[in-house]
Order: sequence, then C-alpha cells, then structure tokens
Amino acid sequence: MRINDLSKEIGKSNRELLSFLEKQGRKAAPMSNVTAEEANLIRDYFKPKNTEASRVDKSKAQQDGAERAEMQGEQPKKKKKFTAVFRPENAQQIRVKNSGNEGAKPQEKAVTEKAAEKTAEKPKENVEKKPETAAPQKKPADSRPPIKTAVSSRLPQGRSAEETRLAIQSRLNALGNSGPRNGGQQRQGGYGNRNGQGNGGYGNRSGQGNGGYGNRNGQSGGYGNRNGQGSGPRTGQGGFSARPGQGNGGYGNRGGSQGAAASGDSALVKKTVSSRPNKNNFKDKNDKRHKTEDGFKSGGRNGRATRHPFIMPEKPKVEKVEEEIKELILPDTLTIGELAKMMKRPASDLIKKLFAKGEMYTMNSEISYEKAEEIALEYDILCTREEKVDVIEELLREENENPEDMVSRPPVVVVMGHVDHGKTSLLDAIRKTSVTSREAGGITQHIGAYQVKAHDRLITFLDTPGHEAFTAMRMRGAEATDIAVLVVAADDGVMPQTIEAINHAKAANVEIIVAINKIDKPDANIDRVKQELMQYELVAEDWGGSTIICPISAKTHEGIDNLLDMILLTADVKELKANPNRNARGLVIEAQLDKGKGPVATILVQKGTLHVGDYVAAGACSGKVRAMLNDRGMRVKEAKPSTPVEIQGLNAVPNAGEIMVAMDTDKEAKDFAATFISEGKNKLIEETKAKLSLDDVFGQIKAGEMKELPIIVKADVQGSVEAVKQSLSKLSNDEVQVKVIHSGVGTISESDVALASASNAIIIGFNVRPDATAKSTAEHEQVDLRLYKVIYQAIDDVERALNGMLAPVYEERVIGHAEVRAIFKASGVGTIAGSYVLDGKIQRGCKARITRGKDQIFDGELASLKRFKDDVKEVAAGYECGLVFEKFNDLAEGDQVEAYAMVEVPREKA
Ligand SMILES: Nc1nc2c(ncn2[C@@H]2O[C@H](COP(=O)(O)OP(=O)(O)OP(=O)(O)O)[C@@H](O)[C@H]2O)c(=O)[nH]1
Repeated sequence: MRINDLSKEIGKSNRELLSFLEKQGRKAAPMSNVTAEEANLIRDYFKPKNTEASRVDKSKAQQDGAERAEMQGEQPKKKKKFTAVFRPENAQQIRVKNSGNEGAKPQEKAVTEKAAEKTAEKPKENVEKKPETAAPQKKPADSRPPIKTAVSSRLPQGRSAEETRLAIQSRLNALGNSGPRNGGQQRQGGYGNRNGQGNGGYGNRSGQGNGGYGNRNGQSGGYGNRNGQGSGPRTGQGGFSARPGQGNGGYGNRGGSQGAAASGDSALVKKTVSSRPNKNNFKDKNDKRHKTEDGFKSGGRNGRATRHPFIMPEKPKVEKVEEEIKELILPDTLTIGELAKMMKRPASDLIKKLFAKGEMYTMNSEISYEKAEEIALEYDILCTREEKVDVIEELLREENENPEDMVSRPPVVVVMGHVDHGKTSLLDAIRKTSVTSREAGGITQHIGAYQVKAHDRLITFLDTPGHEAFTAMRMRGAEATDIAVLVVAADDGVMPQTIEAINHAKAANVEIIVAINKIDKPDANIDRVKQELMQYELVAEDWGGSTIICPISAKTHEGIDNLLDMILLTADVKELKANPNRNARGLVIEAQLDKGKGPVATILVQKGTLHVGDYVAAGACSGKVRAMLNDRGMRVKEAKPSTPVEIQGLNAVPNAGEIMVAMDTDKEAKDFAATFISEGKNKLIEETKAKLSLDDVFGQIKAGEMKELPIIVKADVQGSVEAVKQSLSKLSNDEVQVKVIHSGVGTISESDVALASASNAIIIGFNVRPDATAKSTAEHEQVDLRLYKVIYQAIDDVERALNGMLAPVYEERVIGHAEVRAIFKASGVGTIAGSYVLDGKIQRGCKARITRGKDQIFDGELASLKRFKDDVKEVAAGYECGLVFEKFNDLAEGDQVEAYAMVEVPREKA
C-alpha cells in the first residue's frame, strides 16, 4: 500500500509517516509502497496510546507524545512573531538543489559540496607540482570522498569496485570510440587538464578549460570525476583523474606512460592513456588547421579512431542546475499554472498527466489544496497547507493582562429600540439628570458618546444607532458595548425594530436591560410588554426570569435613577475592568473631516490611558494626538478606559469600528497603518469570501465545522414569516440547527443585511425585496440574499444545503457472492483465493465477509482483485478471479465470500 494512502487512512500527513520510516532506517517517498508489516507498524505507532500502555511506560509515552507533538508542530499558541505573510503569490518553497546527490541530508550535502569545492581547487594546487612528484601524493581511490556522479549514478548499485571500474572504463571506451563528438568530449578533458597545468598552447583557453570545468567540478559529477577525487571507478580513467593534478595523459602531457604511472592503480588506466594520441599536437595554439591535421594523425597513429577531422572542442555545456522541489507550501486554492510554477515543471506536463487520467484542466483551472497535493505527490513533492496568518489580527492581538493591574472601569451602554419609543428622550433625560448634578454648561457638542455620573460613578453611553454599535464596531471583534438598554414604549409594545434590536444584542452577546418607557401615558400597559418580551426569552425578574426590566418615563424622569442603578449593578456583576497603566487601545466610534481641525475621530478608550502627544494608529491612519476633547468639548490631557474623547492629529479619517492603538514611536504607528493599508484589502476580500452562502454552505460547514445555519426571514405578511420560520425550524436535526436569528415583515433593510453580515447569516425574503441601500450593502458585504415567491422553494433550497451539511450516512449493500475454489500462496502477497463469482459482482476496494460452513471467519477489506495477473476493477458473475483479503490468509476451498460495499444513502428527514 502506498504511503500516501496509508497517511490518509490514519489521518496523518505524509511527512509524519516518512519521518517515522526514516527513523526506522527506511527511506521512502510518498508514493512508495510499504509492506503490510510496515503499514501495521505505522498504524501502531500513530494510533492513540491507551492509558494502560502509557501507565506501563509513562516516560516513553511522554517522549513519544513530545516527539509527535514536535512532529505535528503542536505548541501552545502564542502571539506570532511573523516576518512574512503567506499568500498564494509568495507561498514558500523549500528547495533542494539537485546536486546529483538526491536525498542527501543537509549535513551530508554540505560535506559533498565541500568535497566538490576541494575538487575544484585541486588542479590549482597542483599547477606548481611536477607530474613525477605529484604522483605519489595521490590518495588511494578508496579513501576519496564519495561524490555521486552522473556516471556512477547511472551504474547499477551494489557492484564491486572492480566491476564498476570496468563498467566505467568500457563506457568511456565506448565514448572514445563512438565518433567525433565523443572524441571531442575526451579532448575537452585534455584541455581542462592543460589549464590546470598551464601546459600546451591551450593553457590560455581558460574560458573553455578552467572556467567550464572548474565550475562543473562543483556541480556535475561527470566532470568532477576527472579531478581525481572520484571513487574506484573514476581512478580507472587514469588519464582523466590524474591529469588535473599531474599533467598526465591526454593532450596535456602526452605521456601515456606518465599518466599510467601517475594514476598507477590500474592496467586499464594505462591502456586508456596509451591509447590516446600522445603527440604534442597543440603547441601552436593558433594554428587550427595544424591542430586538425594532428588530430587526424594522432587518430591514425594510434590506429584506433577512424580518420575523422579534429573537431574543435565545444564549449562544454554547462549543465543547468535544476532546482528540484521536494516540499511545497500551498494555499487553499491555486491554478494549475501556479502549481506548475511552484513545482518548477511545465504546466503542460501536469495537464498531460491529468488528461491521461481523464481529467481535463487548463493552465487557469483553479484547483483545491487537496487536488494540488495529489498532483504534487505524483512528483514526490510533499505539500503542507499554507498557514494563514491574519496580519491585522496578529497586530491587534493582545497578551493576557496581569489581573493585579486591572481596575474597575465604567460600563459602556447603548440604547436601542423601535422608532419613536423614546430613545432620544431617554438619553436626554439621563443627560439632564446627570448634567445638572455636574458642572453647568452642559453638553456642547455631539461626539457620538458621552459619560454621565450616577452615584459618583461614571456610565458611558454610546449615542449611535443600535445595529451600528453591534456591527460596525464588531468589525475587528472588539465588543464596544457592555450593556444594551432596550427601550420599549409601554403603550406600543414589542415592535419589529424591538425584535431586531433584541436579535442584534443577542448576536453580540450583550447584556440586555429593558426600559419600558412612557409609563406616564394613560394607555401604558407594562404587563403586556413583559408578556410580549417573554417570546424573545426576556423574562422579567419578578416573573421568574433574569432580565432586568425598568419601567421609566423619559418625560417625567420617573424611574431613570433606578435604571442607572440597574446599569451600575449589572456592571458590578460583570466585573468590568481594564488596565489604565499601559498604551491606550480603543475603538473609533465615529470620525469625520473637520474643515478647521482636519481629521477628527471619536475614540472610546477601552484599555490603557490615551495622552496628548501619544503616537496612534487607527486602521490605515496614523498620527500624533495633537489635541483631545472630552464629551463636553473641553480639552483634556488624558483619557482613561471607557472614556470617549475626540482626538485630532490623525493623517486621515479612519473608519468607524477600527481599533485605535497607541504606539511608542511615530515609526511604529506608521508601520502599523501601512500594514493595514496593504493587508486591509486582502482581509476584506477574505472576510467577504468567508460569508455564508447557501450554495457553498456544505463546503463552509466542512471547513469550519459549523453546525448551525443562521437565517434571517423577511416576508410581506406576518403569516408568511411564521410559516417560513416554522418550516425552516423543522429542518433542524441533531447535527445541524437552523437558527432563524431574526424575522420580520417588510422590505429587507440595511439593518437586516448588517445583522446578516455580523452573524454570517443568510437572508430569505418571501414576497419582499431589499431596498436600494440594503441591496448594495448585501453586494458589498457578500451577504447571501435570497428572494422567493413560493415558500416551498425556499424550504427546498435550505433543505438541500443542509443535506450537504450533514455528515453522510452509509449503508451496507451486498454486491455479490463468490466461492473459493483454489488456494494459491504467493510470497509477499499472502494467500490468494482463486474464486468463482456466483452472482452480482466483486469490486475492487469492496468489503467482504467469508463464511465457512455456518461460521463467519472474516469480515474486512478486499485487498486485491485480479483476473489472471491483472488487477481489475470488477469481476462479474460467471467469471473466475483471484482474491486477496486484507490481513487474512486462513482461506480454504469451499469458503463462501460475500462482497459488500458501504454506500452513501440520503438522510431521512427529521
Ligand atoms: N408621554 C411620553 N412621551 C414620550 C416619552 N418618551 C418619549 N416620548 C415622546 O415620544 C416621541 C418620540 O420620542 P424620541 O425620543 O424622539 O423617540 P426615538 O426612539 O428617539 O425616536 P427616533 O429617534 O425616531 O428613533 C417624542 O414625541 C417624545 O416626546 C415618555 O416617557 N412619555
């Protein structure tokens, strides 16, 4: 079985398996086969250790665990000190240079390279030396560093040195005799040597000789041999190997005998050398004709080569050092072209290979990581999924703070409710009561948030429309608010926007305090409101629930103090704390460009203290806090946690919802902003990509292991809303829950889209349309907005999406029966059951039960299915076949085989 298949089976990566095998002294590639024993060994190793075993050998288990954790890169997650962002364009590639030494470990490789360097240097060293004196210094062949060479790598493994030598010699002889070109190549050797010695007329041809060969020594084995560093076989070349150092043989020295003496370890060497032309043909380097003639002569004199003209040595082709990719880090999706580029292979290669398998792709076809891995594995390239680093998130990530540094901070409250239920009046009432109790002058300007004092404690109110507080401000996952005050008019009760507000608050996980307003009105009915609220899981405390409900009148200010008390009480329960002694961090509540002041931003400081003069960055903007105004328009020098302030000094207008951070230096702030600019766009694209769509609900669920489908339902009449809601809810089952997070009558509004975007929900509109802004927002935010005219179509769509969402259900289906009629034993395979298919068919990869008489003796997988010697996909009734069962050899004639397959079946509706 292939390592790749095994890795899939046990849910481990190829790399882990390969490294395990390597530890066992077995080198393999992902597509290599492993024996059944090896596979079992691997399975055993990777299967979760049981407690018994771990108790018996606890230390070993721990060690194993540590090793495995190391292997799997399991480490406690902490803030990443990233230096690069991984994207498809810059996915890392781990390259292994093809030095002819494949699979060499880095250390070995270094040694090899060193050896090659030495080799390259050697001719230089020997330039000064006389051939005679150089000869004895020559190391015996066996002690030379092993360098794999082009020649030696072509030879079969396991030969004796002598055999190898002979083989190489015969190859070289063949080369020498095979024609002008080969002759030329040999001569090139001669030139190279001469360069080393500075002999002969060609000593100056360093471009041809030294340069070419010198380089090659380090790179290509073939030439490296000639430098006398090769192993046994190379010595056999005599002339070649000895020449660089000693000036023997070939053209350089003509001294065939010298050459022999120098290399001196083989008769073959002598033969080689002596068979070479040994006239000093090239004294006059400029006389090409002469040279050629001499070439003729020498050939003739040696009676060896046919008379052919001397061919000027061609500049040796510098073998291009191919970068061989062994590992790749791939993104989730990429095109065939991109993959080919990463693999350093022509895309046509990949396309052809896929085509051969019946799969049609083009350069621009987008493939998934899994497919790319499958393709790469065929080239023995290991793949790792690119780890996505959310740069912005990393930048904003905070280390846990020391609890000792934390002090209480004021609660941040937002007021929400249906139109005209009295939100503004309530805020005014609160402000008035608190302002009068504070300094005169009141609130001079609107900055989107303000603080009031109640019982000498501060409360921060955000004066923004509810859904904005929960959506825009949750953009970066930072919760702006601690408490939501839901205003419901006592005379009107729960209305659509009330429900919307409840859903928004719930989605944001914010504590809700209900303020039943307008209790001064004669038709006010508090109990009715309480009753209605119960439908939304807001049960009053006095009714046995846990929701704080405060009857108030914004007009008469009745109950306002009580409401403030309740807010403070809730804050106490929530133990809202922050560390004021650190660099500030806050949220942009709103921002605009002021003609006189330039960009101004209202910041809600959430942690630390913001000072005038601090370097800050907020999203793509940065600057130095030039001036700071509080909610009453007074200049302040610092702002502590939960304080809203308007700051000036930013270089641009930031978006509401961005996180503002104070930095130590101007450069840090600028770098932060620069990262936002570069990453913001990508982040946005990815975020919108991640938005849930009914079409790819299954894929997304799979990816995120999400088992909940949030839906917003809007319809023209309440009856339809209820009908759609109920039908959708019925689609829920144990595994997936359809959650209608919000529903209502009327046009699909921007607020619906905002909620859908924040909650990653799908909007279903029945007989309604989105308004213009909702439509454009939905497009921008990539919210899946589906409009239907018939209810069952809506239900159908969701149901189909859900079915994809569900884990498949498999059912056993018997596909055929066979009878064992003969038994064969094959080494390495096990027992082959020669069988006759009685009915149905036997399919490759199916499962089988074997019965002998009344006893079932096996139930497992069919390991192989053959017709004669060929593996086949299936064998039909009436034919004979060879069956091998996974890890089961105890077969006998007459055994009955029942083949079955596990097939996916549609789920029953809940
Ligand atoms: N009788 C009475 N009227 C109130 C009370 N609170 C608000 N109102 C009136 O109700 C109307 C709407 O009040 P707003 O405060 O504007 O309501 P809102 O919820 O802010 O309205 P929008 O800003 O349009 O969403 C005004 O005419 C108020 O005077 C109250 O406690 N009692």
